Amino acid sequence: MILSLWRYSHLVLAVSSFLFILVASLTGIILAFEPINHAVLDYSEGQKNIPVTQLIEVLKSNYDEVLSVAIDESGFVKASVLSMEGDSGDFYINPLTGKKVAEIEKQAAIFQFATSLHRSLFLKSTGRFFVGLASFLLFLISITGLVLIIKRQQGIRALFNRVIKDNFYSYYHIYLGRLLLVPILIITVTGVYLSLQRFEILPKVILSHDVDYTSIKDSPQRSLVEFPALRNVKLADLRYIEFPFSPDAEDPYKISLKNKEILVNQVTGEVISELSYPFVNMMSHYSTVLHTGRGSVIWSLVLAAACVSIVFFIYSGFKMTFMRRQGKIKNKYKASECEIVVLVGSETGSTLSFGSLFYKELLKKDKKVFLTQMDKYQKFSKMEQLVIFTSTYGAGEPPANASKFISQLQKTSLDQNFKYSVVGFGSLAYPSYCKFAFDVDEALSSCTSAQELLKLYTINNKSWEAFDQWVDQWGERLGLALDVPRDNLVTKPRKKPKKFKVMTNTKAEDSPDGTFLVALEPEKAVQFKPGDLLAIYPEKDSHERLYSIGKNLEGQLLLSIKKHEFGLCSNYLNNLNVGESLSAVRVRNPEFHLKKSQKAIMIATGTGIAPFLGMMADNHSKKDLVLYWGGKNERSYSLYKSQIETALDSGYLSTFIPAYSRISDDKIYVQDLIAKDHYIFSNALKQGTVLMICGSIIMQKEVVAALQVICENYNLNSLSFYQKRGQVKMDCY
Ligand SMILES: Cc1cc2nc3c(=O)[nH]c(=O)nc-3n(C[C@H](O)[C@H](O)[C@H](O)COP(=O)(O)O)c2cc1C
Repeated sequence: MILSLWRYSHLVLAVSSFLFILVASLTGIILAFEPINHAVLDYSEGQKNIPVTQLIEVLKSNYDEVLSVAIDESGFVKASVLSMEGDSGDFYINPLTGKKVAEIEKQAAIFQFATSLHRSLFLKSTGRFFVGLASFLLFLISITGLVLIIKRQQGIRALFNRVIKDNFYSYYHIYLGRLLLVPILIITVTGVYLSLQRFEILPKVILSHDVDYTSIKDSPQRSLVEFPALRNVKLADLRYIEFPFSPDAEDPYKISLKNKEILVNQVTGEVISELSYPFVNMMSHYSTVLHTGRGSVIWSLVLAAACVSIVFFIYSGFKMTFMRRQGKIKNKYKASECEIVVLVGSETGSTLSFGSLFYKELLKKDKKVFLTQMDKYQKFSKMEQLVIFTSTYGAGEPPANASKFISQLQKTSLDQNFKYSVVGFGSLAYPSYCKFAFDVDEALSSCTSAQELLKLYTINNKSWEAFDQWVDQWGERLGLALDVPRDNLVTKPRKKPKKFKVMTNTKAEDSPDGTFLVALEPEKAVQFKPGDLLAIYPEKDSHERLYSIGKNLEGQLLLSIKKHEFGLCSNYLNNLNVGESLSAVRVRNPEFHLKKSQKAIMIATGTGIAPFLGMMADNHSKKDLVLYWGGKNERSYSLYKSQIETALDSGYLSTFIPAYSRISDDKIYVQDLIAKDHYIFSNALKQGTVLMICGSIIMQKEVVAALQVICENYNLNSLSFYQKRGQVKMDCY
């Protein structure tokens, strides 16, 4: 609820100001190049450290009259001089020779245009007001954004921890927001300050020296280099000098330094008056420098990057909002008519996509089904089956549209009995995995009219395979054959399929448990890494099937497949002969890649071994790789035996530890081996070794439970900690 409030404020602020902010950012990008353009001219010849006295001398000897010099933020010296014979007027000089080096350039038309648009939108005072207001709103947007990031990262201390990748837009919205927060805050605060100054809301302080002219002395006469006030002043400390009009001692040098202004007697060199700049003047100077980037190429580039990122925040922010709101629910039947009610608790909309697929499949089977948000729970008078899909947020909190569900459920009494099934969507990267689904399940279990149909089921990282398995189980209980198409969840269209030629196919018939290996070579160059996926389309217009990509010792792409009696794709692959081709798309899966330098313990069952065969084949540096593999018996192992033995012999694999579940009464599973080797696993976690898990969802749940016990027993961080930092990687189906 509180999270929603912050998110709502962030959104409302963004919606109300995005047009102004967009214009300011786009013009800001252009204007950031003005100081860079200026700085590259380098009229100062790099002479920022010459003494000021030298500059004054050189100017006096070159010109008949010197009115003033000013040092700009890039350290270039602008002089205002008169000369009977040579150059007169205002121009840049070389501080070493005093000679003119360039005219003071006019602002280029593009920068003039961008400045006016940036400052006032060509609307004079009204425009300036809106730009100032937009700066302030951007400041508030940044603060609400920071709170949202802190909440998402679960605490201020975790602010700079790895961001868990949910989707492209939210990941980079957070990643860049965190990276550029300080520059953006500086832009907004200085922008607001400059606006307040322009509207004269801040006090304007004009320095006024109080000089007692009667006490000014004209002796002893000193040469410039002996002036005590100027002895150690360098060009880099100077802002401007106003030269005396006459040679009289009463007419002093007015010298502005970084933090003060002094009047210096031109004859004796004594300081007649000294005034420090008040805070507002200093603020005004630094606001201008920080807001415009003048004088620093690096800061200008940071400002440009911040402006580009603001444009990206606007785009990604709206994209995320639309994604959240996309899933408008349109029901075919009224709530009061339906026997099946599907309730969805979803924050960013992905759980709703699963719910909609399930809902559509039930409609296809002529079921009267009603789909709605969890908070809309009511007296469903005909409900026989209640299905709840819900995600979890924060430290186990409900998603935005489910916060009232449990109280609503407790308040609403139904006249009929009904059966319920709860599916939790969550991520093992969070310590309170699917916590809200557990809360919902508990609330339902204490409801007298509700009976459990299926045990609470959890789905990690939106795994479609896990969802598909649950749909099968649920359908089976109701005597329905449900087939939910995965493709409808793939928002990004896949690339055009490419042709892959079959190099070998071991065929299921020749294998003891119907598992076979297919080696493929792309007909045109396709880059692939073990751990990537191959999307295969067994028939024209059929749904895609994804397989984990491995590699054999010949460097060919290797798939390990289990043949299912009625499996369209596994039968299609099994029937392919050497020399034939298939169409497929390589799908990148960087979350399941192993870096060249990383040591790993790889855990797999059955065909889940495929990516690990590839990682072994790629292990040319012979780093430490250990493989735990679960199969039925040694005959199941025979399929992989030659590749594993070669890898062991050549040092590409350090250790192979099999777990056979069907050889004796002692059924051994990989999770048993993990529990037995607890010491090895706790050391691996402590030392940064990567743990990779690939295989069935059932195995994943057992392995995760075994690892969690090890983390607890050895007082390590929670497993989610290691998952969050990419040390525990899973690809299960
Ligand atoms: C900020 C944030 C916090 C999360 N907190 C949890 C959590 O505490 N427990 C959990 O199991 N999953 C957590 N998740 C993962 C989501 O529940 C999961 O990605 C879910 O599939 C999202 O579904 P939705 O898009 O329908 O909201 C969190 C995700 C995010 C972005």
